[in-house]
Amino acid sequence: MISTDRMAAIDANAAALGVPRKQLMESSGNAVARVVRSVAEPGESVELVCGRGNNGGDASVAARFLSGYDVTVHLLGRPESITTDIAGENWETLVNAGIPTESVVDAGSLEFGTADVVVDAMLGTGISGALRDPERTAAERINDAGEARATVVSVDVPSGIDADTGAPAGGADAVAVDADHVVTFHDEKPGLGSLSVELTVADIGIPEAAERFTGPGDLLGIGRASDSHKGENGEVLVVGGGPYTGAPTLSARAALRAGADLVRVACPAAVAREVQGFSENLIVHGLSGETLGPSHLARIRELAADHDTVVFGPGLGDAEATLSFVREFLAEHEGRIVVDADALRVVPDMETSAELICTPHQGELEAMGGKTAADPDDRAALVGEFAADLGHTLLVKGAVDVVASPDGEVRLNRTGNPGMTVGGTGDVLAGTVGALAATTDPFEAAATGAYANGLAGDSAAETNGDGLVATDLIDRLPQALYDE
Ligand SMILES: NC(=O)C1=CN([C@@H]2O[C@H](COP(=O)(O)OP(=O)(O)OC[C@H]3O[C@@H](n4cnc5c(N)ncnc54)[C@H](O)[C@@H]3O)[C@@H](O)[C@H]2O)[C@@H](O)CC1
Ligand SMILES: [K+]
Repeated sequence: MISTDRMAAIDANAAALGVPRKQLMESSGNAVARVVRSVAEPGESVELVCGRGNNGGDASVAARFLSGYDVTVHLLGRPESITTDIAGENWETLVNAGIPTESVVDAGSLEFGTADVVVDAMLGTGISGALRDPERTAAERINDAGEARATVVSVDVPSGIDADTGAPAGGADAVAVDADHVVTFHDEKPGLGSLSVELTVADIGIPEAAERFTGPGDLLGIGRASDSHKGENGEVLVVGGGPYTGAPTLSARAALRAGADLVRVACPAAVAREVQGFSENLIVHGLSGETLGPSHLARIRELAADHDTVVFGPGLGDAEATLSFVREFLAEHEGRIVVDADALRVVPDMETSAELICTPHQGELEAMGGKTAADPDDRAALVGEFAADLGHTLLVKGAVDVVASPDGEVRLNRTGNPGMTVGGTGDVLAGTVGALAATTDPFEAAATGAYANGLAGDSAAETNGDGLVATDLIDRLPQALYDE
C-alpha cells in the first residue's frame, strides 16, 4: 500500500536511479493494454479517453499496444493544452502513426454507445477538487456506456476518485467514473480497496531501491508555503551545553539553515554568552549554573511547551544529575523530541508519550541495547525491530544510515562520505532533523534530514575533501534541502 505523495517521491527517486518517467509511462501503458486484451477480443472496439496530464499519457501509450483492435483515442482538449512534455510526445506519436485520434472540444458530443471497452484515463493522482468540465461530462458519458454494454477500465484510479481515500474528490456528491476494472501502478493505493472493482497492480519497473533508499523524491514533501507567517515553519528549542558549547550551537545553527523560523537554545548560564557569540541569529536562554540538572526542569518544560520540536542532548554531558533531569523531562513532555548524544542512554528504560526521534551512532545504539550487523540489510532489519520495541523513530548513523519508524518502516540513506566522521556533524544532523520534524512526520523528517545532511557533506567534501568541518555542512544545507 502506498500513498500518492509517497508514490510521487518514489517516482522521482526512480528517475534519479536512471529510470525516467517516460519509461515508466511506457510500462504503464503496456500494462493497461494487457488488461484491455484480457477483457476484449481482437477486432472489438476500444475507446480511450485521455485527460491532459500523465494519466492521459498512459492511455496514449496503451493505444500503441492494441494493434488488432478497433481503437479510437479521444483527447479532452487541444493537444497544445497537454500539461506534461511526455504526455504531449506520446500524443504526437499517435497522430504521426495514424492511429485514430480526436481532440474533443465539447464533451457533450462524446458517444460510446457501441463500445466494447472504454478506457478512462482522464485523471489519476493529479486530481484536485471535484471533476470539472470537460472531464465531468465525459465521466457521465463513460458511465452511460458502462451501464449499456462497455467494460470500463480505469487507468491508475477511477477519474474523480481520490486514490488516498477512495471517496470522490471534492465531496460525496461529486461525479466520478464507475469502473469495472482498475489498473494501478507499482503498488496498491489506500483508497482503491474500498471500491467494488477488479484491481490489477502492475509492476512498471520501478526498482526496489527507489523505495528502499532516500533520494531527491524524499525532499518533495518539505518547503514552506508562499503565504506562511513567522513561526509557521517551525520553532525549535535546543537543550544542551555545559561541558561543551560547540555542540548545541551547531544543532541550533543547522536548524535555522534547515528552514526553522525561530531557534532558541537553553543552556547553562556559564556558557550562554559563548553560545550567543557563535551566532547572532539565535535566541539564547541561560539557566543558572555550569551544567543542566533537575533544578532547571520547570523552566525547560515551560520553554519546551512553546516549541514544535525540542533537540535534546548536544553537549549536555553525562553527569548523574544531568541524566536524571533528562529522564524526568523525557517522561513528562508530550511533543516531538530529537534525542542525541548523552541523552540517548536514558531512552530504553522509560515510558513517555512524547514522540522521540533518536539519533545514535552504532556505539550509542549498542549502549541503548540495540544490535548491529555488518550487512546493511541485516542491520536494517535489526534497527527496524529495535525501533518497534522502543516505540520511537530511530536514525542510526553510519556509512549507510538506517532510519526506522516505530511501526516497522525502514529506509536507508547512502549520501555522505568518510570526511563526515569529523566532530560536530552529528549535532548538525540532529538540528536538521529537529527543524524538519516541526512540520513533517518524525520518520520522514529523519529520512529527509539524513539525506540532506549527507548531500551537504558530499558538497563540502568536493571543496574541502577530508578536511571538511561541521560548519561547512551548515552552510550547504539550504542548497541540499531546497534547491530543485
Ligand atoms: N510513478 C508515477 O507516479 C507514475 C504515474 N503515471 C501516471 O501519471 C498520473 C499522474 O499524472 P499527473 O500528475 O500529470 O496528473 P493527472 O494526469 O492525474 O492530472 C493532471 C491534469 O488534471 C487537471 N485537473 C486536476 N484536477 C482536475 C479536476 N478536478 N477536474 C478537471 N481537471 C483537473 C490538471 O489541470 C492537469 O491537467 C498517474 O495517475 C498515473 O496514471 C504513469 O505514467 C507512470 C508512473
Ligand atoms: K483515471
